[in-house]
Amino acid sequence: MAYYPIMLNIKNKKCLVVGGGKVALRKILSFVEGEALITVISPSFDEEIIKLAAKEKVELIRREYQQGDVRGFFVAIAATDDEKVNKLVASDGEKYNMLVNVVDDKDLSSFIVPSIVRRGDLIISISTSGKSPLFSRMIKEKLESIFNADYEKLLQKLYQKRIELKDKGFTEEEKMAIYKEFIEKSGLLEINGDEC
Ligand SMILES: C[C@@]1(CC(=O)O)C2=NC(=C\c3[nH]c(c(CCC(=O)O)c3CC(=O)O)Cc3[nH]c(c(CC(=O)O)c3CCC(=O)O)/C=C3\N/C(=C\2)[C@@H](CCC(=O)O)[C@]3(C)CC(=O)O)/[C@H]1CCC(=O)O
Ligand SMILES: NC(=O)c1ccc[n+]([C@@H]2O[C@H](COP(=O)([O-])OP(=O)(O)OC[C@H]3O[C@@H](n4cnc5c(N)ncnc54)[C@H](O)[C@@H]3O)[C@@H](O)[C@H]2O)c1
Repeated sequence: MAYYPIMLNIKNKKCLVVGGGKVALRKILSFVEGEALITVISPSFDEEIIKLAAKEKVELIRREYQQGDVRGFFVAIAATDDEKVNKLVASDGEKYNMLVNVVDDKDLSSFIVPSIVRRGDLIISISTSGKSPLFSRMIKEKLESIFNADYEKLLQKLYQKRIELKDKGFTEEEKMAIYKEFIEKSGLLEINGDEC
């Protein structure tokens, strides 16, 4: 089975995280970046989560997960340290046809989360299809040292160019040549003198 990679728009969508520990925090932070409406259900919360909830759209419900809690959410992440609870969230998700990520079981997950290098609107996403999250993180760290803020700036310029050239009567080929020249001139895709 090969995963189908997508970019989800979760802005103002109800997203649930079950569990209030370290892994939950990481997943909540990525929901915050996506400007989701976040609910977290857990009998206890790490200090960082409590701080985050005070300034972001994060609702904390201090109790154990109950069967059916996933109803009404767009996506849910089961991030508890209790395998049975994570399994219950997964089976609830299946029942209600939802997207569910289970942090300790990729086979019960309808999606898994990649490692990300984010430079503004430029997102480089790395996944090992669940085989080695550590390897994902280490590849991310290597890419972070290559893809600096200049790439974000170039992307903004390319976007401006696309808007500028829209409906100006250029053919697709002409527009592609202009964009390519722009990118080549920046030198940002040259590695050891060769263009990649
Ligand atoms: C990318 C990242 C995104 C994120 O979590 O936001 C992410 N894991 C990260 C880090 C990380 N996770 C783990 C370690 C310890 C070293 C190691 O085990 O390798 C490290 C390294 C670290 O902490 O630095 C342990 C671990 N992870 C999973 C299991 C369960 C299992 O494999 O069954 C266990 C064992 C738990 C245990 O033993 O108890 C499962 C998953 N972790 C995934 C994502 C999905 C597959 C991603 C892919 O395809 O590569 C998947 C399948 C589900 C999911 O979570 O979506 C994030 C990088 C953040 C960054 O970029 O810095
Ligand atoms: N996917 C990943 O990237 C990754 C990385 C490391 C660990 N893990 C897995 O994630 C699990 C969680 O790790 P952690 O470091 O966040 O653990 P943690 O101990 O910091 O947090 C566990 C949380 O689950 C909550 N919880 C327990 N029972 C609950 C219930 N019935 N309902 C709701 N919440 C409940 C606890 O209150 C606590 O907040 C680990 O068991 C491990 O298997 C996954």
